[in-house]
Amino acid sequence: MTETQIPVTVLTGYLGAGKTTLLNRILSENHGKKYAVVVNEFGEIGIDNDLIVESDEEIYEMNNGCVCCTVRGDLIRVVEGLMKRPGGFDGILVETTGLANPAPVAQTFFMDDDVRAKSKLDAVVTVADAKNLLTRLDDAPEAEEQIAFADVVVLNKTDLVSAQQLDAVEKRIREINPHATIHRTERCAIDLTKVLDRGAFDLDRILTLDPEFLEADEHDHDHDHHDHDHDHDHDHHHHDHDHDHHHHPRHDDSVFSVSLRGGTLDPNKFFPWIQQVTQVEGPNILRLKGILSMDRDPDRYVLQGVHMIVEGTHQRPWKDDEKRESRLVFIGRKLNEEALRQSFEACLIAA
Ligand SMILES: Nc1nc2c(ncn2[C@@H]2O[C@H](COP(=O)(O)OP(=O)(O)OP(=O)(O)O)[C@@H](O)[C@H]2O)c(=O)[nH]1
Repeated sequence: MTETQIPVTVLTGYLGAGKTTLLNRILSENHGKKYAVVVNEFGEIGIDNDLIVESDEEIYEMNNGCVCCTVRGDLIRVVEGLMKRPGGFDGILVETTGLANPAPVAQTFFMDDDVRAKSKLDAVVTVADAKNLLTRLDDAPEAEEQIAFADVVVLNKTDLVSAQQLDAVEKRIREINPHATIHRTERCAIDLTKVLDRGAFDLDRILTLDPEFLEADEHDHDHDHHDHDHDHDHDHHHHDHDHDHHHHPRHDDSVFSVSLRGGTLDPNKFFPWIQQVTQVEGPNILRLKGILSMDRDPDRYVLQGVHMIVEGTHQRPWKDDEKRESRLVFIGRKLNEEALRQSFEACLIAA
């Protein structure tokens, strides 16, 4: 342990739980610290980056679907790059995709010698959606892993449930994870000292949960298709970060994304359409995000949805040198891509 180890907070939670909301609070609050942010998103069109508040912080995007393999290599490269930056950072925040199992991300900070020497995992913070968590725990293995791995649980969206429902959700979280600190929040309003610099990550507890957490080397599945060490001339032994799928084989393959892209939309067609889609397809739409160009509207319109709940805001004016276009991503199950695409395109104004 050296004094220069940078604390790393892994921010996890299922799709739409409120991770970006919490991240934006961290980046907006005047705490006098400098954080580097690493975001990893699911889906082909990079939207999450555009939803993070503009700030002085540096944001690194890793655009990969599956955390099992690629992301760990990417994460090591990004973190190694950050360590070399003059001036340094007070902390690193890693926001995982809502579909991520946090274990491989957390393992990164133990597996790579360089990363381990210069950083320490401070806490796994899991944001939970009070309205949807119980259903997710039943149908999405990742949701349970995220709760089980948490050092801190931010039980968010308390405004959407009754006091009894909230107690029931908290009880279920406790059953899965008796050790985590639980904070109830609305829009992730929380004193950031309860989330950052906690020194809460407890390796012993994780080893009880997952005895193989530190043993990636033992089981070489030999599919290291991403050789992320090739551009570093390390002469010490290094671990292969890519092969330990066996730790967490449960991965929900039924979830996929549909990305739509087009020009400017006619709001009189688009809003009734999206309302209809979310009402009819709501149970299958785990998450919906869009950055949209609306006809006769100078602002970028941001659309956010979780199941049937959809919110829209005017974000900021389109810049002169910015291409006005609409990007919309659905993440869910059993989505009919072709039908969505055609009906979306029917809402575009004639070019
Ligand atoms: N009603 C209500 N809505 C919330 C609350 N917190 C966040 N939201 C909304 O929930 C939606 C998802 O929030 P995000 O912070 O983007 O969630 P996320 O976990 O980053 O989502 P992904 O990155 O897609 O997994 C947005 O529309 C938020 O405005 C809350 O406490 N109450």
